[in-house]
Amino acid sequence: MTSRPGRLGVGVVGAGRVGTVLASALRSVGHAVVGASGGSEDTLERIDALLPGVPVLDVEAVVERSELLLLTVPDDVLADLVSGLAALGAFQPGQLVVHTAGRYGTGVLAPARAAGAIPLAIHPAMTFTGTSLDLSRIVGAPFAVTAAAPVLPIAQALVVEIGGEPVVLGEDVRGLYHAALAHGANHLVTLTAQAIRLLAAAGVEDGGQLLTPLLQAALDGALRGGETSLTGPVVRGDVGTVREHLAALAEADGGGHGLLDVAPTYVALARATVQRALVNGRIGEARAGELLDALAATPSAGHTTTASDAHTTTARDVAVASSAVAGVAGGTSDGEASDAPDGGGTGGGSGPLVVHSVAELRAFRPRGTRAVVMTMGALHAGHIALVREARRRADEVVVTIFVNPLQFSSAADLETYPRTLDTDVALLRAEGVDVVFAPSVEEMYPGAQPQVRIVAGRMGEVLEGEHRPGHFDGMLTVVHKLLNLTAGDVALFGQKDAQQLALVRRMVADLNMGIAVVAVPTVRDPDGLALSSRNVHLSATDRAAALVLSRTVRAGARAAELGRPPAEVLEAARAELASAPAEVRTDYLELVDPVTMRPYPDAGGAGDALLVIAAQVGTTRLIDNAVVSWADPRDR
Ligand SMILES: Nc1ncnc2c1ncn2[C@@H]1O[C@H](COP(=O)(O)OP(=O)(O)OP(=O)(O)O)[C@@H](O)[C@H]1O
Ligand SMILES: CC(C)(CO)[C@@H](O)C(=O)[O-]
Ligand code: BAL
Repeated sequence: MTSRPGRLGVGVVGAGRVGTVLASALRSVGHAVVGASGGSEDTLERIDALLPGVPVLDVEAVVERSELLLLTVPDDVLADLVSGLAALGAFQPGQLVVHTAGRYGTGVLAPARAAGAIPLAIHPAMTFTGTSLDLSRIVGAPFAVTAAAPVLPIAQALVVEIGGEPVVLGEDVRGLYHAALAHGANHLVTLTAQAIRLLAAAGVEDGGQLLTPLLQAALDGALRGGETSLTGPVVRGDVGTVREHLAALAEADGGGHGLLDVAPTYVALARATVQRALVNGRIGEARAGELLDALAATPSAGHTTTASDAHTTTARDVAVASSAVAGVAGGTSDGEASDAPDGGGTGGGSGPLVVHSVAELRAFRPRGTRAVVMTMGALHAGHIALVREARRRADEVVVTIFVNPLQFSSAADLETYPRTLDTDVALLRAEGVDVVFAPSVEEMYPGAQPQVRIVAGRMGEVLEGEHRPGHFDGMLTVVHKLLNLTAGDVALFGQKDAQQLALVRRMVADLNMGIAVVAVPTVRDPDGLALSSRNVHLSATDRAAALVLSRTVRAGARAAELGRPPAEVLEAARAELASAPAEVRTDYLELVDPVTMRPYPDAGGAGDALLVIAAQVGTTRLIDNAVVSWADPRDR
């Protein structure tokens, strides 16, 4: 097999920017371009400009005439194109078949290989304008080449011929290679554009110009020296400045500037920067811990979060919701809130339709996709976060308010559970909720408690289940009923009640309920206390004592972020819990698997873990948890 391709007849299928430029480059070094396919006006113009005189043919004719076939079509259609051409018998033995998709090796060309063709994967690591400018930019540009060893020299020679620098990559690392390019190049654009939008919010008109010298120097530094070139507050260990940034971002984000995506990106990148600065010895462990804590206590994901991102708090939601409550409470005195509950009745601009009976609820048929938020009322910003996520995910939002006796194992707890329906409805009105279902116990369980129930099984007997016998059976039974009644497509649950969430997911899967279950991160007060309707029972002393719960789970999560193994995560949490004041009597503190709720193994765990805690604080029983994830899987 020769490593010099010789003079070849080149055909291009998919004469977009890359195809025309590469064919033109091959032509300029002596190959003949025998045909190109492509129907759009842009393509024809491009062929005219870069490949003058080359006939425009249909795909099969191009394949038939080519000794070197360039398949420069979008990644997603490549596999189908190759198998389609193979089925037509279009490939020829000895024909060089090249694709330029970054993410694939030659595996995607297997049908061509089976027909005797020689598959080569050649990906230029550059962007194309589709004009003659690209021809000079190709010179010296890196090209990833992947091919079977005997034909690899052909791929390398083709790249060298047009002035590129071949970089050989194995078949198995193409995905990683392409992810690296996309992460570096595409996300750099997103990041830069975010910085420009922040500057615009700060009143700087030409943010691009302001950023140019700084960003160019940063990029140069990073390309030459990697992380050693880092400057700024994280590597200086300046926690105060980081906190100030986070506060400023939270405020900007609430100002209607369209900046909701920025804070979560800042937090994610700052966390990565802390971890790398620690590994590289730029900051010590204590400073890294403080920085990670500051970053964990921010409004990073309140509005753009995905369901599984459970680390974050949404201080801004707290602020927004408390101001809504304040506004609503003010409104009560002028009659607004007290008119709302049953008076509105239309579900339109005057507020949600509030219904108390199953018949009324059933009469309100879905007018699109429907999201359901189930609550026991006494609403707080945690519930509001669920409602907002629901709004984003469906056309219609139904909120249920029902203090379900079936899930209470203590009569006193049931008796004293806070009930604030009027304020709840007014709050939900401010959120644009469509329907509120607030049934009585008699409406839900006519005559007696239900005979047929959902049984949670073993997963419902541990942790909360051990301390509240029957709780999860009662909870699942009412959730099942409420889902049947509300006819939701998606149901939202708080990460705060992690075991409840896991059990609902399990029920939906085990019983094939076909409902999407979405988790929403725990909303906390600024001092870390997880919001809970039961917090109203806490005295000032109890409330201060209760902070040890969030501190404990945070200490464990932080240990994992610092690369500590599971046993040390639990150790760090226990050490923090040891500072608990006398008001706190712990029921459990455990590291568990977030799906099964079984103990997380000391070593070799499969994924994220969950650190769960429950304690009696004064007369109130509270729970909290934190997702524990390791940046490096070898640590877990
Ligand atoms: N702080 C919070 N952040 C996010 N979601 C929450 C929070 N608190 C409760 N939720 C979620 O709201 C939904 C309704 O919960 P519920 O009405 O029991 O409120 P609660 O505050 O958890 O009450 P309590 O803790 O007193 O039982 C559940 O999915 C729950 O997980
Ligand atoms: C899901 C729920 C509304 C069922 O009563 C309750 O357990 C709650 O509020 O989390
Ligand atoms: N907050 C979950 C429901 C309960 O505690 O009963």
